[in-house]
Amino acid sequence: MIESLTVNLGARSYPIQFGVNAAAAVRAEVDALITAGRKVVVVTDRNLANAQRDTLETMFGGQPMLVLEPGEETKSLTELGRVLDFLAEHRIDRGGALFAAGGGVIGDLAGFAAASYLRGIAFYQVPTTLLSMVDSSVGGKTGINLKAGKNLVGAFHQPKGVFIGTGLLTTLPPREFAAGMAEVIKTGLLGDAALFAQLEAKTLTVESAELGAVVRRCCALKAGVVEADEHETAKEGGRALLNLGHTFGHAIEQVTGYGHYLHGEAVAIGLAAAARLSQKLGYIGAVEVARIEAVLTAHALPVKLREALPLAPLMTAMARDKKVRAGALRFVVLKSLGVAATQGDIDPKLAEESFREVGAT
Ligand SMILES: NC(=O)c1ccc[n+]([C@@H]2O[C@H](COP(=O)([O-])OP(=O)(O)OC[C@H]3O[C@@H](n4cnc5c(N)ncnc54)[C@H](O)[C@@H]3O)[C@@H](O)[C@H]2O)c1
Ligand SMILES: O=C(O)C(=O)C[C@@H](O)[C@H](O)[C@H](O)COP(=O)(O)O
Ligand SMILES: [Zn+2]
Repeated sequence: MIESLTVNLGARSYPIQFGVNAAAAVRAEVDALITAGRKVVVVTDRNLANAQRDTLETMFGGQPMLVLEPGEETKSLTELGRVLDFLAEHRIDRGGALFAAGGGVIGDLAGFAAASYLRGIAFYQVPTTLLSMVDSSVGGKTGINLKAGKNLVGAFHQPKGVFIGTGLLTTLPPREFAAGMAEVIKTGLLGDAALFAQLEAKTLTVESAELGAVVRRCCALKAGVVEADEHETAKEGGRALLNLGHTFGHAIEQVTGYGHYLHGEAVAIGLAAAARLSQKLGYIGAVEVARIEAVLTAHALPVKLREALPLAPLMTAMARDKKVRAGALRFVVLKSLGVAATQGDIDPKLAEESFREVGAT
């Protein structure tokens, strides 16, 4: 690994290590744990197990590995039970360590299992999708979906370390790379105007020489936000800003059934809706909305629903958002490109109109 960044959270601080190839660094950590008498287990999914068989062998060869079905539906109570049973079956004690090797689905699910098994064991993130490298592996939000809503059950449980090897992205399907770009664009919009401008000037691809630097930049911004408001308790702003586009996006995922839209695709449409809401509130103009949609489109992301969806269930889903306070919706809005804020006193009609403009009926 060539570079490292620390997420500073006192006793819960941890390093994020970056490189093109993370395998040797992961192996060294696994070996160190085993030498110290600690058990190591791995959770991954079938697509990664097939696409990166040799790399997984280098990282974890000899350690028990649970291979789950890929996809958003795996972030469920049933699969959580499977991971917990796997930990018990291998007699993992409080000294044990769980490695989550995969995308955000595996990281969120395995992280939550680690948070709850024996009331908390150590876990490590080995993100293998763009989305998980720039967002989900950092910050300690873990959890699963319920039919009623996205990520409704979970825990804050920080990893002990994050290993990012961008070389793994060569086997990632293009649709999944695009989904990760939604969180990259989100990061630029909420707090890094220069990153947004860079993406506007030149579309980022898996071949881009800048890819590694962009991943590090997203992690650095997220680390700073998490350090300031780890548990999302700030009255305004704070960690909730990382939810830009998610109030709309999570509703789309829940109403259409998990997996119909990838998380990043739903977030992309959510960013377009949040931009329109911000325009209605008078913060940004039509030119800025068009610029946001152009960057999303250039990165192969949708800015409108693929099929019309009724507004009523979408609004019901938004009412379950975790940012709701005293029954009132709270949104993340854009004050300008690169500056976001939370706002609660928004007429729901404006949110409805914004949803209609991206395809709700
Ligand atoms: N905890 C957080 O802070 C946070 C942040 C953002 C998103 N999320 C969550 O992350 C999830 C989405 O994560 P995701 O986009 O990584 O999806 P994912 O985990 O479903 O992975 C996407 C697909 O890529 C495959 N894959 C993974 N790595 C691969 C590789 N290197 N080569 C080939 N195929 C590979 C997987 O098998 C899967 O089919 C959502 O559930 C979302 O809610 C959480
Ligand atoms: O880390 C955070 O905080 C985020 O909001 C990052 C989001 O990209 C991510 O999708 C997160 O899981 C959403 O959190 P939730 O609290 O709205 O479920
Ligand atoms: Zn997200």
